[in-house]
Amino acid sequence: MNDSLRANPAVAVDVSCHGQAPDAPAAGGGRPIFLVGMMGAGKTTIGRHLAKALNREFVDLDLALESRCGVPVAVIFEIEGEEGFRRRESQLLDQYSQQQGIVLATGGGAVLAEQNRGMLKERGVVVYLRATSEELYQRVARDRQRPLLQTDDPRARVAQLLAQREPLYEEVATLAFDTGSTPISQAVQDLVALLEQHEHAR
Ligand SMILES: Nc1ncnc2c1ncn2[C@@H]1O[C@H](COP(=O)(O)OP(=O)(O)OP(=O)(O)O)[C@@H](O)[C@H]1O
Ligand SMILES: O=C(O)C1=C[C@@H](O)[C@@H](O)[C@H](O)C1
Ligand SMILES: [Mg+2]
Repeated sequence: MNDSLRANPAVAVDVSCHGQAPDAPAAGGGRPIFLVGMMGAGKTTIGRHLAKALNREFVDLDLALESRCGVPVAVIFEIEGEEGFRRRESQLLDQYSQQQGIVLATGGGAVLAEQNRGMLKERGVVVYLRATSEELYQRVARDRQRPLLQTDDPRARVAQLLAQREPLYEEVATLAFDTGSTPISQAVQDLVALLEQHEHAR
């Protein structure tokens, strides 16, 4: 974020989020695959490799939003609060979830809005990347940027968010996949096989 944006946040938010999100992939290539799950579930990491393995375009909703707004997610939270962030997240999800042939890594809280859950369920194959609270915490503990973990007890916060959201991830999921302690490369291979099985069963 440049200094003038920080000096005048109202202007920054008003004018900075109208850019074209980059990497808009071409249409075609089958129903979109949506990755949902908690922060640290591996949506970004696994999603990028999965897209490569399936020869699909990869879109990360958080990164697309950051590119469009020109500021990190944490700054959008800081300026507009969670509510403002969620509004922008829903708008972008609506746009990208209509894109055929992509792997879309959603944000961890994208399932909170009922409207978003409807889009996910109707428009693509939804994979819930699952991990335990402790695994999730271990993966994100060193990252100081995550706005929802700016608390005295981030471990408890992860547990609380998981407890709140688990039913929502399960509600939207076509398939669930345990990321657990599986190395990322193995997880990607297993996920490709699971998706193929699912396609054959349809
Ligand atoms: N299966 C896994 N095993 C071990 N580490 C993992 C695994 N999946 C992800 N990680 C690590 O956890 C960290 C967070 O992963 P990642 O950023 O992909 O999560 P995310 O689901 O995209 O989270 P967010 O919702 O915050 O964007 C990264 O350092 C990544 O390398
Ligand atoms: O779990 C969440 O609510 C979030 C996860 C990230 O992907 C970002 O979308 C943001 O930090 C909020
Ligand atoms: Mg991510």
